[in-house]
This record gives sequence, structure tokens and C-alpha cells, in this order.
Amino acid sequence: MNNSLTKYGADERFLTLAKEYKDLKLARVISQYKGIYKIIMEEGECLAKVSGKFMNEAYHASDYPAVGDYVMTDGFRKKGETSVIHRVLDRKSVFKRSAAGSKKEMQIVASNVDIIFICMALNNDYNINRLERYMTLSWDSGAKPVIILTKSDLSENIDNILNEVTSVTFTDDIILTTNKDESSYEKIYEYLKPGITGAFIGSSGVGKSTIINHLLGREIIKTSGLRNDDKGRHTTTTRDLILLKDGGIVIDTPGMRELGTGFAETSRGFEDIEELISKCKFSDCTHTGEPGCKVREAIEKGTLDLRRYENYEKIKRENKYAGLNSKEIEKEKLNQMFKSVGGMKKARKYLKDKDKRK
Ligand SMILES: Nc1nc2c(ncn2[C@@H]2O[C@H](COP(=O)(O)OP(=O)(O)OP(=O)(O)O)[C@@H](O)[C@H]2O)c(=O)[nH]1
Ligand SMILES: [Zn+2]
Repeated sequence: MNNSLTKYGADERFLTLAKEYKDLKLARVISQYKGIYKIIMEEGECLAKVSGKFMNEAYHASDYPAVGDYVMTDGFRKKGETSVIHRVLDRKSVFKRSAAGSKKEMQIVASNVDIIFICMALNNDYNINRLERYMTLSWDSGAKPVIILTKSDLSENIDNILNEVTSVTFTDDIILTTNKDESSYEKIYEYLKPGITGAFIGSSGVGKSTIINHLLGREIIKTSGLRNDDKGRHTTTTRDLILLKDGGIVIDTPGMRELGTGFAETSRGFEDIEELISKCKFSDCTHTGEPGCKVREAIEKGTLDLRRYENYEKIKRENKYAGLNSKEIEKEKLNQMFKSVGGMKKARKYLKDKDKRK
């Protein structure tokens, strides 16, 4: 059943899940706009909406379908009619971010991405801390990270950079690209095999569109410079999930491009640090000078890079604040600041006393 959807990434897992819904038909969401979804089915593309029951039962923004989702619908509809989505199949990977204007709601940016291509340009965009954060974000999502170092024509010490990237990310999945040599993009195809869904993240201007255009073999997404017209980015295409002629699938949405790491868990990519922490003498060690602290020990011995450790701490702090509103963040920061003097209560008293003294 639905085997033509295999082309669009539906693997055994989803085909099996779909079989449980006898009366419904499998589809994949290829774009969305204000409650209307464009989906691809065996018969082709059509528009869809979620059912009333779905809306009643949806509790979080993330319960709604997102680009990349496999959904169960009541069937294909011809132009002018809309299909009805009844279910979202369990996601195998998911990219989230805080929903606009909401404290705790998470919005799905894209789902069921197999490979996330982390793009970083080898000019002043290159930043090892950011790369580390992107790695964390990828591992958390469930997608496999592959690093693309773009604009290799602009760098003179590629070997040093490659060494640094390898030692920090523990991965060999690194691709160097330059638009001065088209063949440098070939390696991307080795990852984007038929049925595999990829997405590209990285700062603006690193060359994501240049790569995607290359994969598409035509100018669907206009590269920067032409883009700042009044029509915005996605006027040239209505699809955010694109099937390449060589088989891979690419998800490219504004949300995907803007992904940060504020909400990412820290553990992935920092296993060595967490391992050290677990061995500190005190379970509540703050790694700021306690005896028997394995973290400090490693930093002093030079086996743990201080910069990496500080980046780990930074991500942890940011995670703590993710999902809190500004007032809560303020409170949390004060708590943090006054932890050493006995917490908020004392801090408040201290601030009051200080006020009185004025
Ligand atoms: N020197 C050099 N320039 C490149 C390379 N790849 C892309 N560029 C240029 O960099 C600029 C930005 O490229 P884009 O592909 O639009 O960057 P992007 O990451 O898609 O940017 P956003 O759409 O803003 O996210 C363009 O002027 C490209 O021509 C490269 O390998 N080397
Ligand atoms: Zn410690």
C-alpha cells in the first residue's frame, strides 16, 4: 500500500503504522499555511485540513501537523476540495522552537528529518561554539548531523579548522564545499540517498540556498541579494518539502533556517563532560573549586578544554531559561546569582537593607 510514498520518505516504520488505520490513507505534509496543509499522496498533491475532532483533542501546538509529518487522511481530493487529516503518525525526529508569544508552547518547525546538514562558512562565520550548539540541537532532534563547511575558497588554514572541528564534534561526517568547484557538492548526494530527508541549518548567508539550488539543479530559491524584495522568500515555491530528481528529499522552510539552540538538551555531544561530572566527589559539585572535582582536574591536566566546558555551561544556562517568561528568567537569574549567599530570600532582604541604607 502507498508504496509510491516511499519516494517521499515513507519507510517501513511509517507504512506499518499506517496499516493500523484501515479506512484512512497515508500522506506526507509538504507545506503548511495557517491551518491549510499541502500534502502528497499516492495520487499526487492536494490540500488538507485537520478534522474538528482533531482540533478538539489537540492540546499543544506541537500536536498539529508540521512539514515533514506523515498523516492519515480520509483520502485524495481533486483541485478545489480539501482532504481531512485525522492523525499525525509518531515522529521519528522533530525540530522545535518556542511558539511566538508563548512561554511554554513548542512549535514544530519540521519533522522526520533524517539528516541535518549544519552549514558553516569558512570566513568570519566560522565559530566552533556555535557549531557545537548546532550539533547538540541535531542530536536532540533525532536527526543525524552532517557538517558542511562552505566557502572553502575563502579559507587558508583548512587543515587546522578540520582538526578543530573533528576534535570538538567527534564526527567524520564533514563536507567541504565551494561554489568555485561544483564537484564539491557531490558528497552531499552520498548522504541524501533516495527516501532520505535532509534539512539545512546555519547562519544567514553561509550558502544554504546555493547548495539547495545546486541540488535542485535550478533556481527555485533565489540567493541573497535578489531576495530582499517586497514579496518575501517563499514566493517562488509553494513547497517546503522538495523531492530531488536523484531521490533525496529536502525540507527548506524559513523556520528551519532560523533555528537556534535555546531549547536544546545538553547531553548529546558533551558525553565526556557529563561523564566527568558524574565522577565528581560531591553529587552537587558546582565545579568551582570543590575537592575531588573531576571537571577542574581535567581542565588543569589539559584533557578538557576550558572553552568547551564554558560553552557546555552556557548551553545549560540557556536551557534553564528556555520556556520561561522574562519575569521568571529574571527571578531565576537572581536565584542563580544569590545561590552562594543563601538564595532569593536572603537576596531580597539584602536588596531591601541596601535600599534603606540609601
Ligand atoms: N566565496 C564564496 N561565496 C559563496 C559560496 N557559496 C555561496 N556564496 C555566496 O554567498 C552569498 C549567500 O549565499 P546564500 O546561498 O544565499 O546563503 P544562505 O545561507 O541561503 O542565506 P539565507 O537564505 O539568508 O539563509 C551569495 O552571494 C553566494 O553567491 C562559496 O562557496 N564561496
Ligand atoms: Zn566537579
